[in-house]
Amino acid sequence: MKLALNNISMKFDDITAVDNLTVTINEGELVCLLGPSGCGKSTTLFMLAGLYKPSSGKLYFGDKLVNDIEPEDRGIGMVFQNYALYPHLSVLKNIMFPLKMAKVPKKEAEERAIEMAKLVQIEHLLDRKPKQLSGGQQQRVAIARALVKKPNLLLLDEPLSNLDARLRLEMREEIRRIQQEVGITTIFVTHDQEEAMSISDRILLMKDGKYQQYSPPQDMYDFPENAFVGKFMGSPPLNMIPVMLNEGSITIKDTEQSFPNPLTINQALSSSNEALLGVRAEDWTIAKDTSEIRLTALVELVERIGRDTLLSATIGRHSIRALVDPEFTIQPGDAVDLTIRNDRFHLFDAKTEANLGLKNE
Ligand SMILES: Nc1ncnc2c1ncn2[C@@H]1O[C@H](COP(=O)(O)OP(=O)(O)OP(=O)(O)O)[C@@H](O)[C@H]1O
Repeated sequence: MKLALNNISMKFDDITAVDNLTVTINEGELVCLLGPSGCGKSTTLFMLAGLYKPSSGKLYFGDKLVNDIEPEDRGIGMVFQNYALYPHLSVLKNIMFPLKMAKVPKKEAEERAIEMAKLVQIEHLLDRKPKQLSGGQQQRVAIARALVKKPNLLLLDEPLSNLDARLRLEMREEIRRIQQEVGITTIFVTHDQEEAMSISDRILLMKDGKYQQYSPPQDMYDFPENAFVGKFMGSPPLNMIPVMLNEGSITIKDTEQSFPNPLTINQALSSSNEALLGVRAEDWTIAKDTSEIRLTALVELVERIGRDTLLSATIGRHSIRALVDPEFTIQPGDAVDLTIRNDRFHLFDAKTEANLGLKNE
């Protein structure tokens, strides 16, 4: 089922938890609602669930306006952070519960519950009680219970946050597998950018209740629309260096270091000649003799992390981090000339933080 949020806002007294949000979610896609704590992710999910009614705006499931439709009539399945299983019921009875409420005959309910248990691979645990299960197994029961009524929409509220790191990785792959097998439109709330990157068809990134960007994960990583998006996606975070833009060249602020600017600046978005140069740690590399971009950095710290070497350095008085090939022997105190691979950098307006290299839509 396709979803549309048209100018949706949610106000609690003087707090605007969600501020004029407009997005369309395509049928069968898994969309992560992502952003820092308090950005309005759960509030958005609860409006989709029908637990909150938007203060303004229109919410459509398919072509149907659902603002006034009760949660139980929306055809949704929901999985919470703490699974919310019934402790006194067996796994089978937990999964059957929504069907029992809907007065589905017992035999059919049992068959459908077993089918779901197979889908989430817990058919060997049907007689156990929730407390006899691991966290990951409990989560599988919760997913089976959410899907057993064949909803049109699956809502997941930080479903992996109670699991340890290894199980989180396993369960996120499982959620993706199950979601693709069933083909159900799914909204997944998380504050973990890496989790969102790995699981989503698209990410909706929010900040202070406001829309920031809605894109496939790789696009969001490669083409952040503003500095917040650039910094939120990826680890280590995007390096941001204050620069001055002057007639085809970029000068690092408070230094004499500059290089020719290969990007076309969208003047409509530019409020002054002050900007932030955004470079991903992996896009720095040691300059060659032919490199047009060449910035001298003073190395402070050298860390060997797996395949790469992470340099902490300064260009002028600006701190940066760069992942470079370990074939270069670099010591703290060295001055190294860095370049930027394939001109992969961004320029953000210093005041509005808009990405100046992207089209103004
Ligand atoms: N019932 C409520 N009454 C008043 N304010 C609320 C209520 N629910 C949420 N808020 C406020 O609305 C804002 C958004 O909250 P929300 O829970 O949607 O954020 P979130 O992104 O899900 O955060 P988290 O990751 O911490 O769960 C916050 O400022 C929060 O304090």
